[in-house]
Amino acid sequence: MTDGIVFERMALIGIGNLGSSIARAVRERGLVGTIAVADFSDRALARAAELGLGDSYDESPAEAVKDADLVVICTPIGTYGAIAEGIAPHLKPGAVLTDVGSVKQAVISAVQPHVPDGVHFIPGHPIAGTEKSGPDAGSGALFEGRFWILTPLEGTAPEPLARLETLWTRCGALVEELPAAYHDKVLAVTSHLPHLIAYTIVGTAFDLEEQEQRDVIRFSAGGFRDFTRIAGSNPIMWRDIFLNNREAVLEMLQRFSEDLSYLQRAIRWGEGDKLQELFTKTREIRRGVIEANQARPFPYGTSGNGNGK
Ligand SMILES: NC(=O)c1ccc[n+]([C@@H]2O[C@H](COP(=O)([O-])OP(=O)(O)OC[C@H]3O[C@@H](n4cnc5c(N)ncnc54)[C@H](O)[C@@H]3O)[C@@H](O)[C@H]2O)c1
Ligand SMILES: O=C(O)C(=O)C[C@]1(C(=O)O)C=C[C@@H](O)C=C1
Repeated sequence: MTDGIVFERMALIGIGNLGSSIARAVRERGLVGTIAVADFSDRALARAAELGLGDSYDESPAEAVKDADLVVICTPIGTYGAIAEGIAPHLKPGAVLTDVGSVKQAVISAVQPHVPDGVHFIPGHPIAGTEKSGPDAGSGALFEGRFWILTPLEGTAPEPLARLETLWTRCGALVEELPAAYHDKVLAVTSHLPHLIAYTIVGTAFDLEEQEQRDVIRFSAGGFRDFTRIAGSNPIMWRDIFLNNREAVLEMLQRFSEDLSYLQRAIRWGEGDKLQELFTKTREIRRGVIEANQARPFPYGTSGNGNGK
């Protein structure tokens, strides 16, 4: 499967940022035969049709998945259980069912009970995205050089798994398999906690006196500006992530609060050595992220690794 079509018919449920990125990525590379698009928003469907993202457009996921040999759920994760229940009787035997949800254990609990025998459910999560939403926000280049985590369930058949891995690899992604619980723990610290912190900081600025608030926006310094990008992310998507990765996020938040108190004390008592020691370690982490080629902001420029080199 090094070239040519990997799946004959793909159904995409949700044609926002992620759904439209997948549609573009597979289209541009000729990896699927036809694409059936489903979305509950008329506006999203109409825009997707204008952009030529699919071959058919439907409000009903059940209609879109008929005859599909790959179904990808790309909606906010709070909708997955109802969508899985609705499409289950219409899934083709032998079809692969996957998703792009940012949390894996809760998604598995919501979807798995509805998956009929003979359908291969392979949960997934591309570690790639932006703060933007909707069909215009997507890009066929989004997955290039980014990790795409799969969390296969015990007993997953090797052929459908290999086929799915081939599809995402040929979209430019680096596919890795992880246990779902481990995925959720790692993502709680690398993605979910940073978003929570960004939402908090920008919320704090919002609560300032009117004049101060205006000046915070007017004189936005680099640090705050970067947080506003993240805090501008899709509110429904992020509500669902926090509600569905509760335990891991709360555990990381507890550790974060302790580390913050340590810094608070060091500042209060003028312990510069403690501050410098930590900031030196964190610089090393930043280097590691750059060396792993994961520091490039999207859209990826030709300048390479986000290190200005
Ligand atoms: N945006 C990111 O950075 C990113 C990255 C990786 C994974 N994800 C995951 O991708 C998923 C989608 O995120 P997005 O950024 O594409 O969001 P989005 O808001 O851009 O798109 C979601 C689409 O789903 C549609 N939708 C919502 N509920 C629906 C339902 N019940 N039935 C049919 N359609 C429905 C919406 O109309 C919208 O078009 C989420 O589960 C998120 O966790 C997002
Ligand atoms: O870069 C961004 O804007 C993102 O928020 C993308 C990001 C992330 O945290 O890296 C957000 C959530 C997804 O599950 C995966 C990727």
